[in-house]
This record gives sequence, C-alpha cells and structure tokens, in this order.
Amino acid sequence: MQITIIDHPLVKHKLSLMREADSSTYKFRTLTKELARLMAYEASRDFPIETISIQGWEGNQIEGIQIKGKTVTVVPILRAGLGMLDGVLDLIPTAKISMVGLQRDEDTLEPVPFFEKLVKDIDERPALILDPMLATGGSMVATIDMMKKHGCKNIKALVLVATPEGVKAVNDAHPDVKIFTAALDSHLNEQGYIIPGLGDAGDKIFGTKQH
Ligand SMILES: O=P(O)(O)OC[C@H]1O[C@H](OP(=O)(O)OP(=O)(O)O)[C@H](O)[C@@H]1O
Ligand SMILES: O=c1cc[nH]c(=O)[nH]1
Ligand SMILES: [Mg+2]
Repeated sequence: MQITIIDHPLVKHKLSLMREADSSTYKFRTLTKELARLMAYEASRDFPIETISIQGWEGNQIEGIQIKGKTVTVVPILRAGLGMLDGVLDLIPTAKISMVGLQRDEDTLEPVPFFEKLVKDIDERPALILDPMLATGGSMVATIDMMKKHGCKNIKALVLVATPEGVKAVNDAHPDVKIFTAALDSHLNEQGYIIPGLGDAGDKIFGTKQH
C-alpha cells in the first residue's frame, strides 16, 4: 500500500479530540486546520531544493536554499477539503489553489461532480489534494482522474482518516499517487461511513448538521 501514516504525538492527540462525539463546530474546524498544517509539513519533506547565492548581512555572497520549480497547487475537494486549506496555506502561502467540487450520492456512494476550476498550468506544478475523509475512495479517484486529464503528474493526497478500502481504490487506480493520513481506520459501515472515523466531516466543519 502506498500510504504514509503520520506518526506524530501532536497528530494523534488532535485527531483523538476530533473523534469526540460532542466536538463543537468551532473545535472541529480548528482541529481540522491544525492537523492540515502538520500534515503539510510532513508531505512537503521531499520537495526538491536547489542552492542559490544570496547577499548576506555582511555584504558577502553566501549559499542559500530555495524550493525548486513551480509552486505547488493545493486542491481542496469541496466542501470538507476547504476546512484543510488555511492550514496548508499557513505553511505554503504562495500556493496556487485549484478547486474540485464533488458530492457523494448518499445511496450509491458515487461522487457527483459539480465544480472544477484548476490552475491553467497544473501540468507543470506538484499538487496536494485536500480532503479529510478517504472512505470508498471514489471522490479521490475522480479528483485525480480530473487532474491527470489536464496533465498533472506529481500528486499527493492529504487526508485525516483513511480506510483500507479507500487506500486500495486509490492505489489500484493511481499507484503513483502518495497518500498521507493521520489514521488508517478499520472499515466502512453499511452507509459508507468510516468506523470509527469522525462522522460527517463536511457537516461538522460547516455546522450544517448536529451529530
Ligand atoms: O471516499 P468517498 O466514499 O468518495 O467519500 C469521501 C467523500 O465524502 C465526503 O464528502 P461529501 O460528498 O459528503 O461532501 P461534503 O464535503 O460536502 O460533506 C468527504 O469529504 C469526501 O469528499
Ligand atoms: O465517514 C465518512 C465518510 C464519508 N464522508 C464523511 O464525511 N465521513
Ligand atoms: Mg459530507
């Protein structure tokens, strides 16, 4: 399985707080952002770098480091992925933003696309897809399909909770895509919700339903 489970005490602690049934909208939204920031730190660890010459404080030319190539594009999947966006932008403020809108059909669990606005040069940029939940994997696979149709080649997916089913679906369809998750949970229930999971992440981030 092509997956990195982020094994960091802060990540484990924050995710456990999110699993509490009585987490308020404010708390859930804040934790989503904080976790996204930590995950972006881990997922950017292998960004290519190059040495540059800069003028130091004494007036001498000294060696510096910069990230090589075009800035990353972050791709939040609407709605819930928007909850992770600010956390990632805290670390990579110059990132370009591409948006994908998908709504999972509650009966068939198939993703229904409703919006797509990718940066024009997505074929030249590395991409970080953001979505808290990787359940069946249908929404993630559809997003990657969409991005690859536009030539995107270097893709990572950041999720808070994944299932073995979802990871397998992404790995089978797109073995080149690296998945980063805060937890690999047990399974999906009959309604397609992750167990133990977080409940409906979109509703909890936006406060649209009480659970
Ligand atoms: O792996 P899958 O089985 O495709 O399920 C995961 C998707 O479901 C949720 O979004 P949802 O469609 O509920 O939309 P929302 O973000 O507006 O709540 C979640 O944020 C993922 O996008
Ligand atoms: O458990 C799940 C599955 C899909 N979407 C969610 O928000 N939660
Ligand atoms: Mg939802």
